Amino acid sequence: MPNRCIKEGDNPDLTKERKTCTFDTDELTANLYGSRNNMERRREITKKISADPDFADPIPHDFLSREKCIEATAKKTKAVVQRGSEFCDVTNYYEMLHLINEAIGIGGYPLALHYGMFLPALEGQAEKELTDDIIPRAKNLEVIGAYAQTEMGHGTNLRELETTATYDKATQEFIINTPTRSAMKWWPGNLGKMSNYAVVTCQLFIDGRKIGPHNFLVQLRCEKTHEPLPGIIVGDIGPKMAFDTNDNGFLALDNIRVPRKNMLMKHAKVSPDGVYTPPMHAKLNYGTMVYVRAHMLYAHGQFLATAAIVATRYSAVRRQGRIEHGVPEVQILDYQTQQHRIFPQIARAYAIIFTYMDIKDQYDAMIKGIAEGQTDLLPDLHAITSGLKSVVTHMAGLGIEQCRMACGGHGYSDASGLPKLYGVQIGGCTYEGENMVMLQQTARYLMKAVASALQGKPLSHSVAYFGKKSSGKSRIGKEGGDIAREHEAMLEALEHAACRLSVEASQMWEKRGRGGETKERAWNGVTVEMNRAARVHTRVFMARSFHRRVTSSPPSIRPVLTDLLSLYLHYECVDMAHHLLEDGFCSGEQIRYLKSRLYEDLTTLRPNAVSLVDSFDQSDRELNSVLGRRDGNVYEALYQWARKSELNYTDVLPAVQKYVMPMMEENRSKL
Ligand SMILES: CCCCC/C=C\C/C=C\C/C=C\C/C=C\C/C=C/C(=O)SCCNC(=O)CCNC(=O)[C@H](O)C(C)(C)COP(=O)(O)OP(=O)(O)OC[C@H]1O[C@@H](n2cnc3c(N)ncnc32)[C@H](O)[C@@H]1OP(=O)(O)O
Ligand SMILES: Cc1cc2nc3c(=O)[nH]c(=O)nc-3n(C[C@H](O)[C@H](O)[C@H](O)COP(=O)(O)OP(=O)(O)OC[C@H]3O[C@@H](n4cnc5c(N)ncnc54)[C@H](O)[C@@H]3O)c2cc1C
Repeated sequence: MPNRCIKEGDNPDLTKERKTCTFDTDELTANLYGSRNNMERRREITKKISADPDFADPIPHDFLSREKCIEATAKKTKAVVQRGSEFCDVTNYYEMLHLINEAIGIGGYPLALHYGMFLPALEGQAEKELTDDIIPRAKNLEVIGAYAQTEMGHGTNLRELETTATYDKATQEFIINTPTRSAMKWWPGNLGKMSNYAVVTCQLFIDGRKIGPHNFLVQLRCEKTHEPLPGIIVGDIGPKMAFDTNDNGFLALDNIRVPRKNMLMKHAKVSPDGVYTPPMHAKLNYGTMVYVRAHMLYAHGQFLATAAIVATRYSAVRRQGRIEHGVPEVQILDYQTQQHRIFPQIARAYAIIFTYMDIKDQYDAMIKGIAEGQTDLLPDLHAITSGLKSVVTHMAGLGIEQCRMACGGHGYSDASGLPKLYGVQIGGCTYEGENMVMLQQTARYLMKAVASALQGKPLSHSVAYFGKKSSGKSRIGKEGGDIAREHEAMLEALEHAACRLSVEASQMWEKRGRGGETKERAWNGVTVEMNRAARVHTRVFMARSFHRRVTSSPPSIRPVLTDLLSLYLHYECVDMAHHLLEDGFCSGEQIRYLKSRLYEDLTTLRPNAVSLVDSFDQSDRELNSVLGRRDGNVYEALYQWARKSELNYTDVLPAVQKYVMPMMEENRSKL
């Protein structure tokens, strides 16, 4: 069966791996990206960008200062903007995303938040009077914007943000002010140096009454000189763990006046005479965050896929140690521990991307509903995207780190691309709402679902399984080798665990309440359990999504995806075995059975491992990893990469000449 990546001159071990492929890698790639045409388009973009001198990096960014990296990234951004249509359909979200990844990379660029949040916030929340003016100019990039919500003192708890927007009826303006040091906006991406406007989240005050957080469009810099406007202090917050090429910024506003129409008023409104009309759903103002949380799934699935590609290809190329005496050194991918480290990451990357596809459909349906005046899909989507954002970012972070360690010493080098990848990806656990806090949003929803289920009320999409009758004992290991039924038995066991944990958390909460605690204090006493229930529920949702995609996939790729799904479900069940055992739903014998099936899965997947990661179809440019390169010619490339280090420009470093040599000389003369 064809693996389409084989080329002459490649590392022979990688070629050998590709020859054992049992499916058509292009079929799987096309399935992953929605169609064969989408796959071809991605490849065309990659090909054109790779050959274009505007996007060449003579010196890898690993060896440049932050300032130089920002300069190089800004230059490439300009080229993408001016020449984008030479490479792709610039109106196609996924083509643009791919173009940016290929041309610029993942560490941030001047327009990341402009496209990622500023425009979506205006499009989703502003009304016509404002959008007619600002959106054409923003699309034309006369206006570049950031999404400035988080402050130095508050990010998670939006209700306590301190920046104020006070309505002045006399002039029909809002006065926007930063009252304290901790009220300074702090963290927003591209706020520091690139943006001349921002959507700023402020507490709305009318007639001395605090109404709550709302968004306002504020001009920060002169459109001609790019200097900050009077009353505005803005700058970069300094170096951070990663996102080196993003100017996360600070902002203080000194009683800046903006016209009434600058409030984003599609949902909540303030009339000229200061009458406030609330939105049709209280949290519609938070819509941009729901949008980003949903779309983060795709990005983080791809981040984990990158790490899995690097670790799998490198493990096929690297030979070290022997499994039996008297035979040549083995590919490290033959070690069971290596497979157990890496293969679940491959499966999870697929699971995340497939889950994203389901969520995207739900998101689109919700937006359509809102346009027709219905918000009934929002609570379910908010609850599940809050959980998914948290589980997926955590899962991807752990997975990338496993892949990095699986590459041994070379994984610790920036040449592997993995330290930077981890730095960028792990930020997702924090931004768009810290994970522990967002899981509580999911848990709150589960508590309502428990109550509805007990009362026999209808249950919405993500919690529909709360209404199923549990069989009391798991069917795991009792399905006589029927794979489809085995998969169903594992899904049922996970659903049982999520439901039980939710019910138990609800009972613990209630008990504390009966013991005299307020509802809120009682909640804080059970949040670890609440979040546990939310995580398991979210993992059930992912497992169901993966299962649905596999069972509806084309027959040509269904066998390999079924193997991958088996590994995924066995791994998830073993990882959550304590939840399955706790109430006796599963026995110890059943967990031992799951483990033995998992080890069989590792062996089954071994011949397809490289082909499964090849099917993610990430180019060498996107991978940005000496270890993960498609041709597997790792060692020579590693040496050539190291040669580019600034430290190697001279044989004797000035620092050595200035301090180390005189010290050696002094010591020598003492003898
Ligand atoms: C080329 C194109 C590129 C496109 C790129 C696309 C995507 C971009 C992806 C990545 C961008 C790339 C790189 C950029 C990297 C980083 C960007 C980062 C940006 C940011 O971080 S912006 C700041 C984000 N901040 C937060 O997320 C804050 C988190 N806090 C909150 O959301 C809220 O404070 C809270 C935790 C939800 C609590 O809110 P609160 O008002 O107190 O409400 P509650 O009392 O808790 O709940 C009451 C009620 O409301 C429900 N609720 C809450 N939120 C929502 C919601 N959003 N929607 C619907 N319902 C909601 C809640 O469930 C409660 O319901 P009840 O029924 O129980 O009453
Ligand atoms: C790379 C990056 C990019 C960002 N980009 C933007 C941007 O473009 N625009 C923007 O506005 N912001 C941005 N942010 C800010 C980001 O959204 C916030 O940092 C994030 O929402 C977390 O809020 P916080 O910093 O207030 O964390 P905190 O709330 O202070 O969290 C600290 C700890 O307190 C815990 N905690 C807080 N509240 C609770 C609770 N109720 N229950 C239990 N535990 C709790 C948390 O779990 C965590 O362990 C960015 C941040 C990063 C790292």
